[in-house]
Amino acid sequence: MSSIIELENLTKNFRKSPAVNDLSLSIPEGAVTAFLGPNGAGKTTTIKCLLNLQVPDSGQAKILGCDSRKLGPKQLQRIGYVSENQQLPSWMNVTQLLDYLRPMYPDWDREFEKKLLREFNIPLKTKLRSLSRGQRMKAALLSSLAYRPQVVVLDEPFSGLDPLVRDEFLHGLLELTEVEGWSVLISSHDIEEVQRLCDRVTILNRGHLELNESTDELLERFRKVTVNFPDSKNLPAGLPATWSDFQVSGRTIRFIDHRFHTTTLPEQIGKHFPDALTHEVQPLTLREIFVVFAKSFRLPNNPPSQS
Ligand SMILES: Nc1ncnc2c1ncn2[C@@H]1O[C@H](COP(=O)(O)OP(=O)(O)OP(=O)(O)O)[C@@H](O)[C@H]1O
Repeated sequence: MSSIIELENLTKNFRKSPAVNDLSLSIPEGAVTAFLGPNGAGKTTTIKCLLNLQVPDSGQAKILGCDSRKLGPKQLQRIGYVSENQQLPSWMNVTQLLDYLRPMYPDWDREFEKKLLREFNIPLKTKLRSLSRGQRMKAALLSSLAYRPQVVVLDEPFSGLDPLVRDEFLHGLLELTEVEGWSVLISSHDIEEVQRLCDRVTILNRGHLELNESTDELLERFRKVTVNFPDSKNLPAGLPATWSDFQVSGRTIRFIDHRFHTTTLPEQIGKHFPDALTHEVQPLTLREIFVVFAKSFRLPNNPPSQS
């Protein structure tokens, strides 16, 4: 699979403090990639450098094979971008906004526009400034999708959307990415929502790349493990570095295995806990995996193991 987005040693400082720090990353074409990270991790700054809305201090960002600094109308007509703080012309209503945008995009699809309008159910004749936050987000989404972009970059797209609209939006986006083969980069803190969509997960922390992996592989390698003992138990020393988040409670020890394997885990348990009676394993959600990472970011020198 070729890359739709490439970052090479991208660095952006604000007052000499790095928001994005020597970030190299490749995002394959045709995938929906979740772009995750704690507050201030550098997600929005990365996206802005990618779309030439901010100038990096060093390194390079490329989208659709084009250096972001050289993006012109030809490329921008193939990129859909929606951000939480998007400025829309507030004096226009939705009909005027669409009339204004349509001529700028040769591939604008009127039928698709109508379909999205029906799904999003936005009042057409109310000025954008008088729409609710969620309605404005929907207007921004609609106007960025109706020209069938090849790559869609969404920065916190769910903010302000009520649960039903989130559901409709997710459903619509899923359908579109499957049918159209769009590439999507989606930055969000709504990880449950994002898990339903994403094929890949990228995690940033303090401007650095912490993880870039397929969702299936990630969900496959993380497990919650509960080990049961005949008597109360203390945590022994020398446990594998790929285990974390230990909880000791009476005759039970719980932990997270970052490299779960059906045959390796029983061997490891036999070695480290020879007196164990039984053990159980449970999968983690993407949100739970993200929390494991986020907790580790607060510990000195203790990042979770990568694949
Ligand atoms: N225009 C700016 N001026 C000064 N500092 C900035 C500016 N934009 C971002 N930063 C800083 O850069 C860092 C990264 O911010 P950024 O908005 O990229 O993070 P984020 O991952 O998108 O965060 P969030 O999830 O909270 O939206 C933060 O420390 C932020 O304070």
